[in-house]
This record gives sequence, C-alpha cells and structure tokens, in this order.
Amino acid sequence: MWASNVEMEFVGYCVLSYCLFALCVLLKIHMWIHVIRLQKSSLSEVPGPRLAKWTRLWIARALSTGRSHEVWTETNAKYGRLARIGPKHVLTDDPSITRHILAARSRYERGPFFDSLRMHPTVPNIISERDEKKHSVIRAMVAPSFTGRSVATIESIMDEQILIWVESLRHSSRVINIGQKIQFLTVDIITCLCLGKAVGCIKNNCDMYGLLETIEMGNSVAQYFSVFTELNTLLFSLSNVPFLKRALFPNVSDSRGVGRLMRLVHQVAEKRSLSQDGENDLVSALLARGMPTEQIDSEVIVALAGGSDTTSTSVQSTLLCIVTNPDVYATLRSEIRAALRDGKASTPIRDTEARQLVYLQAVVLEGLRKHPPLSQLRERVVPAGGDTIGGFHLPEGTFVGLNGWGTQLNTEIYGEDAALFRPERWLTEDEKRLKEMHSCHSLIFGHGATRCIGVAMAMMEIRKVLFELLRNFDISVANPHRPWTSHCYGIFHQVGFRVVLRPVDDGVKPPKQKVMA
Ligand code: HEM
Repeated sequence: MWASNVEMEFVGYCVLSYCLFALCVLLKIHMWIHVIRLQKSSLSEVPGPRLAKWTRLWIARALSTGRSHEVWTETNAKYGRLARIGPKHVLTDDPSITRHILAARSRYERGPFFDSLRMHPTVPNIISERDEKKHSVIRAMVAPSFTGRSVATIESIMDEQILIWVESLRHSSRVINIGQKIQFLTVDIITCLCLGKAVGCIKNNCDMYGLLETIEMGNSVAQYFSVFTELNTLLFSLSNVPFLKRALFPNVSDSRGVGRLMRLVHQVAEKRSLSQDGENDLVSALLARGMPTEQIDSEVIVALAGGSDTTSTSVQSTLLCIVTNPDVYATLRSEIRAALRDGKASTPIRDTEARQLVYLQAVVLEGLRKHPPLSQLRERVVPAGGDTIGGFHLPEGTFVGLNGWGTQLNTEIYGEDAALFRPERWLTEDEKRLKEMHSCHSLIFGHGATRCIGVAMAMMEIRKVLFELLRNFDISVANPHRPWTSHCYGIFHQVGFRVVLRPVDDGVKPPKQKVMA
C-alpha cells in the first residue's frame, strides 16, 4: 500500500512536470508565433536597428547608457522620421506626427509606460491615468492651481523665494555648486506652492526630505518599467497581498523615498482638512475641490516632482549655454544692465517686465530647445484599426515613442545650424519661420489634452532666475574642461556644475523665509 502511494506520488510529479514542460513549450511557441507575426506585419517595413525588431532589450540597452536622449536622436537621424526600436515599438522625431498623435480626440491613448508613474496600486494620478475621460476629470481638479489667475499667486511666492536665494548666494563661497543651489530653489518654490511653506532646502543647504534623491532614484528604476511594462501589471497584482503592497508601494510610514514625502503631504492635508481657513496652496485647493486625501497624496507628489526637476534642469542647462558663449553672455548682460538703468526691472524682476526683454526671451527659448529637460518616450498606443503615419501603416497596439530631443533638432524648421545654441534664430523677421519654430518648440511641453499644466510657471521661473543670476553676479564655469556631468534617466541628473560667482552690487534686502518646523 505504502509503495503504491509513493509510486502514485511519483507518477503525479512526473505528470505535473510534463504538463509544466508542455506549457512552457506552448508558451514559447506562442511567443515565437507572435514575434514572427510581428515581423510579417506592416511594422516590418519600418526601418530600424536589426536587433530591435526581435527584442525590447535594444531599448533597455539604450536606457542603460545614461545617454538615451542621444541614442534616440541618432536612431531617427539614421533610419528616418519613423524608426522601429522594438518588436511593437516605433520612434518618431517628426513634429507633425507628434502633434497628430497627441491631438485631443486623436484616439491614441497613453501607453503602459504611464503605469510606472503610479504612486498607489489602485489610485491613479494626473500623469499615470491612461483613460482619456478619467484623466480629464483629474486634470480639471489640478490644473486651475497652475493656470489662469493662480499664476499671479505663484509669482508672488516665487519672488519671495528668489530673493532669499539670491541673498544666500551672496553669502556663499565664491566657487559654488550652482546646479545644486538651483535644485534647492526649485524645490523650495514648488513645496511652498503645494504645501504652503518651503521645506527649507535653501536655508539648510540640503535636500530636505530627500525629494531630489527620490526623484532621481525613482526615475532611474522607472525607466526600465517603461520597457518591460509587464512588471507594472505584476506589481499591481502582487499589491493585492497586503504585506507585499506595503513592501512594493510607498507608504506614509516609510522613513525614506516617496513614502516619506507622502507622510509630509498627508500631514499637511490632515491639518488643512481640520482648519476652517483655506490656505493658498495646492493641498487646500484640492481639498476644496473635493478630492479624496489618498489621491491628494499622489497628485501633490506628482506636482512636486514635475515642478522641480524639469525647471531646475532647464535653468542649469541654459545657464551653462550662456556662460560658455561669450557673445551671448555679453549681449544678455547689456540687455539686463539697460533694463536696470532705465528702471524697467523691479526687484526681483516682474514677469511682465522680463517678457519685454527680447534677448532674454530668445535665450530661454533656445536653452529649452537645445536641452529639453525630459527625454522619456511617453509612448502612445495606435488605436483600433491601425493608423498610417509617416508613410507606414502601423497596426493597432503599436507603441509610438516621442523623441522630444530629436524633434528640437529639426533642420527644416530651425535651420542647418539647429545643433548650435544660437538665440539669434528667435530674432528673425521671417514671420512664417518664426511661427513654425514656436509651434515645434511648444511640443517640449507636450500637446493636446495632456499638455503640461505647469508651462506658465516653468517659463516664468526660468526667465526670473536667469535674470536675477546675471543681474547679481558675474559668472564663469569653475572647471571649463568638464563643466558638469549629466546622466539621462528620461529626466536629467546633473552633478558637479560648479561656477565662480562674483557679486555685482544691487542693494536688495530679502524678506524672512517661513520654512517647515
Ligand atoms: C521646463 C519645465 C517643464 C517641462 C519641459 C515639462 C514637460 C511636460 C510634458 C512633456 C508633459 C506631458 C506628459 C505626457 O506626454 O503625457 C508634462 C505634463 C505635466 N507637467 Fe510638466 N513640464 C515642465 C514643468 C512643469 C511644472 C513646473 C509643473 C508644475 C506642477 C508641471 C506639471 C505637470 C503635470 C501635472 C503634467 C501632467 C499633465 C496631464 O497629464 O494632464 N510641469 N510636462
């Protein structure tokens, strides 16, 4: 009897093993049929690197280089405006195609990459929501805090932080890491807007609450989830097990990372929900618009991340272009001096005044064009029935990646010297060309129903910060042979941007800064 039980068990194991083996073989065959079908699909006509047709590893390898923005640009330059970069993936740097895909009611939806931007397994946020209708509901709640009349409030908060920042720079050593200082300023501004008070990076001269570290770490990992998107699905399924959910997703009890930031946001939200007087910050605005606190946690984190890193990178990269181009530096300095001499610049400069400075405007546009702060592909999915773009028919379900860097190097739009930093291109009297350039440039902030809600804020911040830096200091790079190191994770992380600052006297007194206890 005993022997037969063992035998039975053995036979059972054998059957199970054979079944599993057969299942694996079937899966493998299914996968190959799928891949072969993809090769035979109309997608096979789209040119691209040979390896990319077979596996997503080509994309993963590009991401791992830390210079994926250049790889995307080289790929479109080599294979054309539409290049195949994966079994189901194409890449475009064509402004018209990009506009066609992102246009409101285009039927293209955000691809699974956006799942990797969720903070919570079941609560989507403005940047992760892929369903058009649900997204527009969230957007209607968040956008008013960054657009229209809110821009005036944003400006007064920004001005206060900029004055404090400039004063702190005046008391710093002569050689400083300006990249880090710019990051601290953008974090203090956005936390002030979102939470009512700055976290105090400027005052404490450090990355308070690890916001910058969290954004960098998060993006260096999330970029791979944008390729192997099944990982997102797996994470969401695992989160049904309570202890796994705690381990895999940020939680307010975490001592580091996004969870730590969530706790901060959560505390502010709880305080605001108990108090009668609404404060002038994003948390209060979202509470007043009826958003549940769990979602407020995610939305505020998105605003903190979206509103700090991008702007900081843009200010840093434009500043680097200015200080390494003596003609640009001299022209901008004399425009600033003239504005000060003629009494056309308040302290700090008002945005209405900054917009009158034609050369400053040109420098800011050119700085953003030369170094867009995002290089994520932000894939959209070809809708049911497929679509014909760039002369190729793409089957439904194809992922179209948007090569933002390549788009801004278009020589037909910007001229043969598009690779150069040359603000003068924006001073042309050729109206038609100027219109085309502006239309292409606006894609840096996206297009259509998902266009960036922080455009006005970002542009204002870049103009003001650059003006105040050059008004208050003479600036030169500390290490001309290697002014900075920049890593690309879809966003950019700059290290060691050191400059020599020589104060220029303008006699400005800063207000006292209110920071988190
Ligand atoms: C130079 C600075 C910035 C650049 C280049 C930029 C770029 C972008 C782009 C390209 C998108 C579209 C994402 C998509 O494809 O779906 C986007 C969305 C967004 N941006 Fe910005 N951004 C900047 C600054 C800001 C600032 C200051 C904020 C302030 C909170 C912000 C908040 C957002 C939000 C919330 C979204 C999601 C919009 C939606 O899905 O409806 N961004 N941004």
